[in-house]
Amino acid sequence: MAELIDGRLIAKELRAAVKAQVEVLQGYNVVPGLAVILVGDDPASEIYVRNKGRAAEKVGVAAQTIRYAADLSEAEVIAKIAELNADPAIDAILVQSPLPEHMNEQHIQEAISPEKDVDGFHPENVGKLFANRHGFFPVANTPRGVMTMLHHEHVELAGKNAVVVGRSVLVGTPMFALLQRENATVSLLHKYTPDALRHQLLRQADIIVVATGVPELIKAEDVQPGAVVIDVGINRMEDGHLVGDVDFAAVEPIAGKITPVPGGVGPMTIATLLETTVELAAQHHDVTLEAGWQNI
Ligand SMILES: Nc1nc2c(c(=O)[nH]1)N[C@@H](CN(C=O)c1ccc(C(=O)N[C@@H](CCC(=O)O)C(=O)O)cc1)CN2
Ligand SMILES: [Mg+2]
Repeated sequence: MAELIDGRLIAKELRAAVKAQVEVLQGYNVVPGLAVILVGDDPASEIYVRNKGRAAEKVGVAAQTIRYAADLSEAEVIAKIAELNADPAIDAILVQSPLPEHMNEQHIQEAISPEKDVDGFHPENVGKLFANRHGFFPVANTPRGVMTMLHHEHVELAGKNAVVVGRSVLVGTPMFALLQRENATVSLLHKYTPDALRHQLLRQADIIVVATGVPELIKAEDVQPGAVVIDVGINRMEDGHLVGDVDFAAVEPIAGKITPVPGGVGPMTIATLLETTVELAAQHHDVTLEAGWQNI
């Protein structure tokens, strides 16, 4: 039976470490400011945005949520972003994804100043990640949260065989970069990877990270005994219950460690968002902080 990686617990520890960082910043009269933009009325996004605001307030980050109707023009969102880019009280800006169909996600990502790009989606920050730049720059919070989980669980990465399934800008692509940066050998699989090759590569993996949006794609026969399995998928089924991209009941007896859904990677996304917000604020005010995740 696998050891369960408890994302709720690790996220709680991370939030406490971030709160301590906020207290350090308060000593310099710095209050980190986060602006969250939500366009439209997607019910899941509404919950995530509300939870971001609440979590921010709890650790002492000043959060403002800006809500717009789904028919807002792309130019209007970009004008608001320009205003926030120029606002010294705002350290971090994010636009909740997904956006309505008529908006181009890339235009929005590029409008956010790279210095306030708390999601790490701006091409300048993505470029730094792939150029293996040192020092702080924002990285997408879900894959960064996965790295925190792996560190917290003392999962060895150097020399290990890691397989990432899914190549989104939000998760899979930055996950690939983060794992290789820590000296894992990484394969990035996607929907054009033939099934037979996917099964073959997965069966050799020491670490599996899945972010595809395909419910229960990963089966028992895909996992070698003792592998670490990280499930980023959150799929809401017709009866309302959530399942991941991993067939948890089948894989859990085989894996060495596994994340559940819910209560795995999901809670880490918001805790890591707070961590990145505080790091941006510290950078804007030339304050050096100890890394939050190193204190958990
Ligand atoms: N601009 C962004 N948009 C989106 C991001 C992001 O990082 N930046 N990530 C996701 C949504 N997301 C945060 O925004 C998020 C997803 C899931 C959770 C979470 O805590 N999930 C719970 C289950 C909650 C539920 O019932 O649905 C869990 O897994 O335990 C938090 C944040 C897409 N958009
Ligand atoms: Mg401030």
